[in-house]
Amino acid sequence: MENIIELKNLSKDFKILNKKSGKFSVVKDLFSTDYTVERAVNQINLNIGKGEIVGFIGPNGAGKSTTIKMLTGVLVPTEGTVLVNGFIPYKHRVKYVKEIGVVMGQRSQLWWDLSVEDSFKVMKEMYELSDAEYAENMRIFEEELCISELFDKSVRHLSLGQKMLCEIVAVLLYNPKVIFLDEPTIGLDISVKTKIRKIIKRMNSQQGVTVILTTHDISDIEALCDRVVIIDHGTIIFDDSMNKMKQLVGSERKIIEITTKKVISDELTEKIKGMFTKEHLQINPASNKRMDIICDSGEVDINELLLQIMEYVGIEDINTVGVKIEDIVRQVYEGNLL
Ligand SMILES: Nc1ncnc2c1ncn2[C@@H]1O[C@H](COP(=O)(O)OP(=O)(O)OP(=O)(O)O)[C@@H](O)[C@H]1O
Repeated sequence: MENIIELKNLSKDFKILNKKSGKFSVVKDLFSTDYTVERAVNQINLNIGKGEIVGFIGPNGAGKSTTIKMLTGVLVPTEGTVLVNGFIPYKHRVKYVKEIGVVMGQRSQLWWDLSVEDSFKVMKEMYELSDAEYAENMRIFEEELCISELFDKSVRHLSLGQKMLCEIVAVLLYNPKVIFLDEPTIGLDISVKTKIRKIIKRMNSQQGVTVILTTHDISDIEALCDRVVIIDHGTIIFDDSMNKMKQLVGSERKIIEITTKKVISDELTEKIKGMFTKEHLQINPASNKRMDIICDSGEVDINELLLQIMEYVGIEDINTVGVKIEDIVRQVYEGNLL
């Protein structure tokens, strides 16, 4: 497979000013050369093939946004090289923007005062799309998303989900070679999430668009990605198939956050741990009345587990969540996959 993205020894440092205190500190800071250098991305090597859908994940502060900003030409690398579809993003910005689509939570491509349809028409002109190309893509968006229902609405009156659908349509519309999606489904209900995933899949298989997806929602990754790259402290710690990550995470892995009535004793923790084998159950004390149980629901009898906890310390509150990125990262470090 031909590469569309090539990163070689890519690094980015940020200089952080050590602020002075006391009299005239603001003026002193203006002329200060007293900086600490923080390395946000450290010697990344990564090749991504044309048409891949890659999940790019990591805990907060891991270096995802910094990498994406170098890939999209917003930041200049401190060291190393970045090449996307033959372009050096920060050097060839004018030509390069037509090659890529970027959907970031905070940034909008759309015009708040225009209707949805007019916004799309502006995009068509800006990206010099032919009438035929525009019509063909609109046909697909209509088939998958019934997008015409939103045409007359003004962008400022769209719901969060409708707005995200339109943002994604706005970038897919001009047939970019690569799209970068940052948390595209955050805060959205399952029906909108499903639509977003469907349109990304379809444009990937039909138009061959390469997709780089950054998210904290593992179900997005599971639904869309064949490959997962995990970054932590600026370094790539995992780059493998979705199947390999599933082995790591467990196919039916759940996190149960429990707040107990009484303090959780070490004795209780040990007792519960002893009920199941180590690889199917992990208990992380979050405080003396909170514990997170990470278990494989196919292997662990959750009813039995909860009954034991209820009997010993009572249950005040319970919350079940999907696996967190931090948990996956820990599994990588614990060597469960290496
Ligand atoms: N403009 C900046 N100036 C100084 N430090 C920065 C800047 N941008 C990012 N950093 C630092 O670089 C590191 C990586 O940040 P980055 O935003 O890339 O992480 P992230 O993986 O995208 O995190 P999140 O999931 O929280 O968005 C962090 O330690 C962050 O504080």
